Amino acid sequence: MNRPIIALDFPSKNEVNSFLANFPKEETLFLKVGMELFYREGPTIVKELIAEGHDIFLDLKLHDIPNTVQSAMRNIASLGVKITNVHAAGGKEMMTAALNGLKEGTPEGREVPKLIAVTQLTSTSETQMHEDQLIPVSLRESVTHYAKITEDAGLDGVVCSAHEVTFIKEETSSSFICLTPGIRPMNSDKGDQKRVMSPSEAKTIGSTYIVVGRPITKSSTPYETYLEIKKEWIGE
Ligand SMILES: O=c1ccn([C@@H]2O[C@H](COP(=O)(O)O)[C@@H](O)[C@H]2O)c(=O)[nH]1
Repeated sequence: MNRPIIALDFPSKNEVNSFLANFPKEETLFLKVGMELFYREGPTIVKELIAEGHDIFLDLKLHDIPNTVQSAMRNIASLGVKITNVHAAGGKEMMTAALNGLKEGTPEGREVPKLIAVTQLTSTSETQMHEDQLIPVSLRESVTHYAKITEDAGLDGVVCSAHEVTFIKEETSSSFICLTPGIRPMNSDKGDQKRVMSPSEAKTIGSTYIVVGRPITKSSTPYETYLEIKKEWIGE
């Protein structure tokens, strides 16, 4: 079972270091570096965290023309991250280009990072999808469609809410990754998230990975909260 992925949504390296000081040195973590941190600290923070023994999901959600995404992925491939991503809304051609870029840029002998695609953000409700994106189908249909084209493009899986995992699993291969943010322990604040689920429910439903940010990063006891979530998710 995969460790919960902690979203390092911090403004800079200083806050990251203070946060990680709450964890024992020997506890290697699966960490998510997103736009906020990456746009301040750049690739250096990714390399430093890897050097400390952590695994990294680089969550930059690329969405651009195929040529640009392919070139960007060539650079990301050299960083040594485990997982990275694009938006499925960029289409099959863009996703295939992204995968080609990752393969081209991965140094000999190193594993190509897993490439996954965002379906509908977990902060999007069905009403918002209808009104803002003018997508007239149900959220479930939209997410399942994005999952199918993601698999057709040769990617490893999707980012979705845990609510859609069952439907995606019905339409894709058994190894297809469903990485689910929007995870909230019982009675914790949803914030801007709309489609949320608890760690134990996500486990039951078959999420491959869970991503947890604020419930851990804003906790007064981050390590204890992490261990509670890990226990609920992994069962140990
Ligand atoms: O659909 C998506 C895609 C990415 N995210 C990211 O996950 C974390 C969630 O943080 P919380 O504090 O646990 O809400 C955050 O970094 C998002 O950028 C997502 O939430 N939903």
